[in-house]
Amino acid sequence: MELSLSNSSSLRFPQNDFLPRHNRSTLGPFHTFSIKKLASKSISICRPLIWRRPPLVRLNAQTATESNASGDKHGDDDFIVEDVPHLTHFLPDLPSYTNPLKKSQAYAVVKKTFVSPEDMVAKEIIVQKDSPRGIHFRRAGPREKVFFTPEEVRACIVTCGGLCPGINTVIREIVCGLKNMYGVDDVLGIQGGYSGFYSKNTLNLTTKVVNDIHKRGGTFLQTSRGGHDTKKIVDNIQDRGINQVYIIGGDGTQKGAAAIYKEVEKRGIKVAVAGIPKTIDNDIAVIDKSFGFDTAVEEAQRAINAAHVEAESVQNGVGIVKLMGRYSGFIAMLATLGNRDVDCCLIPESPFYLEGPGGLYEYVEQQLKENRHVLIVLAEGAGQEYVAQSMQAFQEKDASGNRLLLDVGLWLTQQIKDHFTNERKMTINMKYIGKRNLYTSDPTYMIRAIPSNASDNIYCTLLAQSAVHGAMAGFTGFTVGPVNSRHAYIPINRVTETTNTVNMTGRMWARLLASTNQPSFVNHQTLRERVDKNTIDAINNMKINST
Ligand SMILES: Nc1ncnc2c1ncn2[C@@H]1O[C@H](COP(=O)(O)OP(=O)(O)OP(=O)(O)O)[C@@H](O)[C@H]1O
Ligand SMILES: O=P(O)(O)OC[C@H]1O[C@](O)(CO)[C@@H](O)[C@@H]1O
Ligand SMILES: [Mg+2]
Repeated sequence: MELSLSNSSSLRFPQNDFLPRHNRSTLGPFHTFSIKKLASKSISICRPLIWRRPPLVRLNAQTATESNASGDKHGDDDFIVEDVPHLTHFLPDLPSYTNPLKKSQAYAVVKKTFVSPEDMVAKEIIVQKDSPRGIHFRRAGPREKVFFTPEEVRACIVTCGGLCPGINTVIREIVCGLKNMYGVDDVLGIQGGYSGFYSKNTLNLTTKVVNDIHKRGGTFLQTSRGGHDTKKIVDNIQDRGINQVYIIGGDGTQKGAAAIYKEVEKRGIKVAVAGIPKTIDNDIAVIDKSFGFDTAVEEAQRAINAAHVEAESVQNGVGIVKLMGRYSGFIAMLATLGNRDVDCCLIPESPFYLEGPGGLYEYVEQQLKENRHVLIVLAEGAGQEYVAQSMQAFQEKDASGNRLLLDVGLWLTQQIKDHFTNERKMTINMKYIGKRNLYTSDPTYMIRAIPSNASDNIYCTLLAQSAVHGAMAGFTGFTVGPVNSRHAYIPINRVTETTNTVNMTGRMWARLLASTNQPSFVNHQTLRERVDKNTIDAINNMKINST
């Protein structure tokens, strides 16, 4: 039953079960191991993986709950499981119970109600014949044994960070999932984000209260940035007798969830911490796509179509639409690809330049000559270095420490106007959709303040139910999400250590370039030279601080 750590990330994230509590490190809470010919089928890989020292990790046969045969079956050295923690790692004597779903009418028709402990979700699905088996995550879903009785559960839900279509659906489905699948009645809503734990009253969330909230945009519980005080939050969790915490939010929120999990483990209290990743920018690593993203891309079509109609209805119309996307340009890229009227898409990952051969001005002029209008979609984080250079203002942050972006849309409209009016002596008609003032709508907010569409609602339901199954089964310190379209339990640190960005050398960006025929801007040597070095440093700093 010996497992060998197989790569450097294993060493960076040892799990600590074998150490006395006071010696436990604050390293990441997840366990990476490769399976090496497990001898017994009765060994759990979700229960204590005992940390001795690298490179050996052992499984604890005594306290095992989930039988595992994956090692037996595959017998491979290179089958790596990045596992999530379990409450029994620090509370080894916790009793378990038969899952009430066993008696559920709904599940009576299901051939295989419970997810096998052997079931893993592969991180990579494109493989070659001889490539290693690679990294796997535990498959999400109901387990045969649960570690909570319905009566003892006191759950809470909190939403943090920016808005996103579908948050209310996730809230609703956690409440309904707990009640309808597990008979849990006691669910509290924490209001106003993390600080709500210690500064606001809670709401009682019943299935009746949440019944129609999925029809509304925003978050029924309200949200906030900043205010994460781990000790105060966990004190409050203890004081209120909460034992399941569902945390809906983006990368910052998930970091906060990891801190809460660590503190809970340190205190040795029976509290399952489950993260549900939320981000309109689709910037959360590992998972396929974040909920609400498709809804946002769809809504963006309205703004793009409006700009197109405006631009093509006048002489030399220049339509510019600014969409959300701080450091990741997924919304702009997919909204562009889904639209086909867009002539140029600018995102944070792809530097661009204005002047000279292959530059934006040249391309805009060519489009105006050929089509008498041009349509540009812009992610809000694009070209920040240029804007910073011209505005000399760069220090503002929000309450969570994220740098506030400068308005690249306003900047670009001004640059294009100046160039064509003063240098090219051409009259252009600028139509900018993205300005923040009382009289024009800002699509950056417009696309995220709406209810989720039907397919996102289904996705949100799966996320919520997977989170509920995971917490009931005693898993903790996990984030739930689809990996290659199968829902998995992912160690929180795994999704916060990197940010998902558009791959500039990937096929999707190439598809976009092929679709718009815009310049790729990649070969222009003078790009970096034009940007003041201090500004680049400031931007790098900004990215590091906020990821
Ligand atoms: N490193 C961290 N440790 C603990 N808490 C954090 C950390 N980073 C952010 N938080 C907390 O998480 C919450 C949300 O963070 P943030 O405002 O960055 O939004 P987010 O979750 O990243 O969502 P969005 O994608 O909408 O920006 C805030 O309450 C913030 O205090
Ligand atoms: O104005 P707010 O709510 O602070 O959020 C704006 C930011 O939040 C995001 O929507 C991420 O949730 C970014 O795209 C955007 O920059
Ligand atoms: Mg964030």
